[in-house]
Amino acid sequence: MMSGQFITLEGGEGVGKSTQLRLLRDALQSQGYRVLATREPGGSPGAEDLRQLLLFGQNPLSLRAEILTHFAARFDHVDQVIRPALADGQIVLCDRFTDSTMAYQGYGRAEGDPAILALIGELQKQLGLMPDMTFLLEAPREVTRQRLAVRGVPTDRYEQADEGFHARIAAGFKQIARQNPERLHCIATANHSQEAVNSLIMKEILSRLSNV
Ligand SMILES: Nc1ncnc2c1ncn2[C@@H]1O[C@H](COP(=O)(O)OP(=O)(O)O)[C@@H](O)[C@H]1O
Ligand SMILES: Cc1cn([C@H]2C[C@H](O)[C@@H](COP(=O)(O)OP(=O)(O)O)O2)c(=O)[nH]c1=O
Repeated sequence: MMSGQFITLEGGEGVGKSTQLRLLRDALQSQGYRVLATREPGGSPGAEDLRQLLLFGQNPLSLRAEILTHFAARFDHVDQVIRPALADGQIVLCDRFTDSTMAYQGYGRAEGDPAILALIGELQKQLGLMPDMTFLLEAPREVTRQRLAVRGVPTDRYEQADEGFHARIAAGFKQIARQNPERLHCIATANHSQEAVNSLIMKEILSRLSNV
């Protein structure tokens, strides 16, 4: 059976992941590809319930409980939605995946604690599915803060975190990119127009699709 391609978008809040996901879905569909666009935390009914808890729950979870809950949502999403779509030969585009847990929980909340990075690595190993390609969108924090101010969706737990947390996340993503140069493609110009960012990413995706 032909298997599809699993492509993820990563980066801090407001870099344009959801916008690019929509543009990529439309561009790939118009070229005849079958595409599933999804997101984390969430993407399956059960995982969307867990998203509510993670982003808007009244009571903060301990760090390890938070990591396990992100992975509980991810296992459900992978088992019920992502794997079946890949087995069916579809291109799966996902807004965030395990790199976000590494960046937010591993580098942001745990400040790179090796035991916590190892826990996330072990859970990812058990999950047994890595993206084929990941695009890391990067833009200056000033730009993304400005965008979030006008986006007008409710502010979640992570967006309310202090600037030190967001700086550790940005550095964490850079570290992940250095460690995974084959899989991660850095888009350092995510502050450029939506169309410019989209055509950069499309070029990379089409070049990979022509090689598989
Ligand atoms: N390249 C861009 N230039 C200007 N504004 C953008 C660009 N990409 C996205 N936006 C706007 O910035 C806000 C955040 O974008 P969004 O795609 O929701 O980011 P994310 O999913 O990474 O949080 C939205 O209001 C969106 O319309
Ligand atoms: C997938 C994932 C997301 N998150 C956080 C990052 C975001 O602040 C939040 C919600 O993600 P998302 O809906 O992508 O927010 P945004 O559009 O603002 O980027 O969840 C984690 O902390 N760990 C994870 O494993």
